[in-house]
Amino acid sequence: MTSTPYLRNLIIETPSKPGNFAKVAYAIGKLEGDIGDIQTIKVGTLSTIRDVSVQCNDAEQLDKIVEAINAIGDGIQVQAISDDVLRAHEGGKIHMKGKVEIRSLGDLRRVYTPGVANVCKVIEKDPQQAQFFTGISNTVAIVTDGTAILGLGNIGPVAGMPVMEGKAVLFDQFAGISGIPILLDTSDPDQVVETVKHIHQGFGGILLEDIGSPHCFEIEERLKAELNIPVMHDDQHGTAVVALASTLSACRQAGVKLGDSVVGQIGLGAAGLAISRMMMAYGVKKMQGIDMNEQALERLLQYGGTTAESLEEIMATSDIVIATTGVQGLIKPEMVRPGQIILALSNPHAEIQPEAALEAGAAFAADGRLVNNVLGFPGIFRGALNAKTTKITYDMLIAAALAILDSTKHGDLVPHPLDPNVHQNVADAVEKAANLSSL
Ligand SMILES: NC(=O)C1=CN([C@@H]2O[C@H](COP(=O)(O)OP(=O)(O)OC[C@H]3O[C@@H](n4cnc5c(N)ncnc54)[C@H](O)[C@@H]3O)[C@@H](O)[C@H]2O)C=CC1
Ligand SMILES: CC(=O)C(=O)O
Ligand SMILES: [Mg+2]
Repeated sequence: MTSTPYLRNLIIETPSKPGNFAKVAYAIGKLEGDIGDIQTIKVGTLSTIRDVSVQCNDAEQLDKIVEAINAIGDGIQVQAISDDVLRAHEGGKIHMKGKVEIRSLGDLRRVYTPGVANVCKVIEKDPQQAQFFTGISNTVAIVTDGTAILGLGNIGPVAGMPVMEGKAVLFDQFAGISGIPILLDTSDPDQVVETVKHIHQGFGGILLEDIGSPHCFEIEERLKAELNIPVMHDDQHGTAVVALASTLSACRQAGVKLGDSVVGQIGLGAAGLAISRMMMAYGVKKMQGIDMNEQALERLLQYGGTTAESLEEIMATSDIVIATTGVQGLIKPEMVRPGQIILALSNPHAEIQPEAALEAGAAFAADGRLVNNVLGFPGIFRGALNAKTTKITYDMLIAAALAILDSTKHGDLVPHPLDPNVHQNVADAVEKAANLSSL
């Protein structure tokens, strides 16, 4: 074995007959795979499925082992190959669970029929009562069309489902909100808007997620205008909130004013345009951006930003650089200017590794694992739902950014996402800002 073993779990189906698993074990051993834990997942009359942990030297050795097992014949088959991350996703990450337990017939009659009919009638008479007698006001739809899943591009909504389930877990854990993924098989703004409008009554808010640009802009604007519940595109505003908080945090530590700094935005899609707008709303006087797409550049100009000619130019002339292109390794270490603040926010892989940027002279550097909209969206929706507001306004977003900044420990760029205080602080600040703006 090498010092970094390649450990995978093989999900293997064998006809339920003595000796079959011995054949599998022999095939693995013959190719020098090391069998670890064996878990029987299912024993049926016809077949048995086991989860077998196998340690190899590399992927090539594992491929050979899988081939050898499949070649045994007699119905023996590797059904799936799993690893730690895949295992955490087996069966999905979320599950709709009842809040009340039914232990008796009395419970059944209270929770379901005939008792429930009375609650229906109460709501029929006064629809506002649904706020109290259903979970609607604590449920947020996580809507995607799958066109910009992280930086993986247009991989479709089903392939994007693990991200949506992840957002639902974060909603639950950090804000006590039920997040329900909604996968759309259309990206046409008319159809998306129409669909969301038709289902919105079951939700207290709408989180748009990983919907690519430019159609995300029209979809969000129209839904905000046409629905009477909070709507927010996370990749735009959740990201902008966290980008503002982290740049303010870096400026505070460096003793410089954000407003006086030159900010360069690389990639002006959903995240990049919203970050640029947020920076300008906060008072950044020189906001410059680049993108490969002419229309993306036009949009920045319309909002009052300026454009640069090249990546090299933006790197050479910006005090703060933020990148949201989805392109791993786009920023080369030799482009980094000493003392620069660099936020390379693309997931799953950054435009430059923070360590490489710091080594090249950056004063602060972070990637999308640290500076991530997980610090924003749970608390923003908790605050908006608590305030029973119908809109998420710019004031609420700025309040969220300042709450993240205030929750940041000295020496850190942003708070730890598992610090429960940060989500509570964001929620409180957003609720307060919502209440102030409704006065
Ligand atoms: N850390 C965080 O919390 C977040 C990170 N992101 C990341 O940001 C990235 C972009 O996401 P979205 O804005 O939603 O996607 P998007 O598809 O709307 O925008 C990407 C933009 O980058 C531009 N671009 C691509 N390659 C470029 C290059 N070589 N030079 C200049 N521009 C280039 C595209 O033309 C497009 O305008 C993704 O990797 C995503 O994971 C997005 C939201 C939150
Ligand atoms: C974090 C996130 O929303 C993204 O990378 O798309
Ligand atoms: Mg996203």
